[in-house]
Amino acid sequence: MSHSAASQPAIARNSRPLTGEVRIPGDKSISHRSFMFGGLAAGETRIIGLLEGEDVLRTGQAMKAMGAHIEKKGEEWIIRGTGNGALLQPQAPLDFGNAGTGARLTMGLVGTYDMETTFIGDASLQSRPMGRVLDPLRQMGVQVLSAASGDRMPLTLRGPAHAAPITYQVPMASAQVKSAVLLAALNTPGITTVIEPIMTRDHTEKMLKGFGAKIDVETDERGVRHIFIEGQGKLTGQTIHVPGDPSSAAFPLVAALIVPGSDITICNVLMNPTRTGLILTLQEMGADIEIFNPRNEGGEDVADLRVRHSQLKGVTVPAERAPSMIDEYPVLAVAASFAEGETRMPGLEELRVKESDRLAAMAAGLRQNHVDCTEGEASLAVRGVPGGKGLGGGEAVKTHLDHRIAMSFLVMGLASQHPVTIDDKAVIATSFPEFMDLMTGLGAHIEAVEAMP
Ligand SMILES: O=C(O)C1=C[C@@H](OP(=O)(O)O)[C@@H](O)[C@H](O)C1
Ligand SMILES: C=C(OP(=O)(O)O)C(=O)O
Repeated sequence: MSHSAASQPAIARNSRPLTGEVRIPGDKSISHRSFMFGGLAAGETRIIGLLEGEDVLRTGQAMKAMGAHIEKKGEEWIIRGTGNGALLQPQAPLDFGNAGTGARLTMGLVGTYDMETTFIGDASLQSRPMGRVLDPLRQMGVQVLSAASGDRMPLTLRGPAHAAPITYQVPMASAQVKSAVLLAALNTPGITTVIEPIMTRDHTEKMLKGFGAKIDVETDERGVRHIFIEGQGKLTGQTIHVPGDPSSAAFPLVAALIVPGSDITICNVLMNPTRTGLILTLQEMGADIEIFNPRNEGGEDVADLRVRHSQLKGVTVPAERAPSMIDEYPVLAVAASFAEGETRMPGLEELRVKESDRLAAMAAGLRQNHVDCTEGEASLAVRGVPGGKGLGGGEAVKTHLDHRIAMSFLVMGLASQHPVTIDDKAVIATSFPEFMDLMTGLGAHIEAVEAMP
């Protein structure tokens, strides 16, 4: 769906204690990869618990356009893939909507094919840098036939007859860039090496191994990861149980911490250590989060969380923790707005190139709602108001086609003295279509409001 249609404002009001138990929808990163790897592998892949958010469904459509059979039967998604190396040239541009992950990983996946592929997306996606993926692809022999200025979408790729394996050190902490090179390597003869100085989410490595790819990871004495992948091997369909998305769990989690009297349970949360930075940070801030029922499901650690309202205090979040909580900073800034003292968040340069410039969007929305904060080049500092007295009541927050900005400010309104309004809730469906129902089910006072003039 495009978000150019009339915007759908929403308002969140000071709420009674949040209570109850919720199950979090599937992880977005793992869901994208399930469609991609299932669509590529030979034989049948079954996916249980897929996130049916707009971003992920776009990836499914792209894989269909390149020859994969994908259908939903009951609660399961069943895929019959093309076999590695056998994707077909799509007949029309691939439209990735709002999804950076879908677009960037698919550029890697198809870039090394001897065919033309065009990538389009919404205004947010078109503003995001793609050079970070195109640069290594060019080294492998991929031509960028056309691109908007600054290597942006819309863009068209043409792969070489035979791609060249490379050794590539990822220049920024980005799982999308790492993954794009690994996926390009699948259709490249020989061994491609990706060097990752700062570890990011490792779903691509883990899942590709599960599908039968020849992939090895060595971590050197400095903690630098060297990932070796041999191309043109066989991938075989798998059964995948998608765990709940910790980046979505973050919203009810922070809501329960800031709304007095709350006591909720969040079930089925992925606990992969490359994704749990927010939980650790909130615990350091004094959050009462009990992690129970730990288990391993389909190769990933999963647990349930009991969360109770807590008086938070400000902390400094180590910059090196950023990759393990990169999408959670907006909602952490909301938690910090209710903490005693200052919360300092350095190392946030990547936030400037997400669905929106999240540093600028958060700082603007916080100020509008009377939170004292400082936006640095790559940092944010928030000085909180325990109890939320005087917070909220500003003009509608501009969400800039960014689902996480939208959900973060709705969470803020649940505990601030005055209501918080956002200009458009439609974008939430990109990652968490169940958000409004799930939150109101816990007792959150959130509702749509008449379209603004
Ligand atoms: O690989 C992934 O699934 C993702 C990687 C991260 O992006 P970057 O690689 O740009 O940090 C994250 O922000 C995004 O939501 C999902
Ligand atoms: C950054 C995000 O996603 P993407 O890059 O896939 O658009 C996100 O979901 O917060």
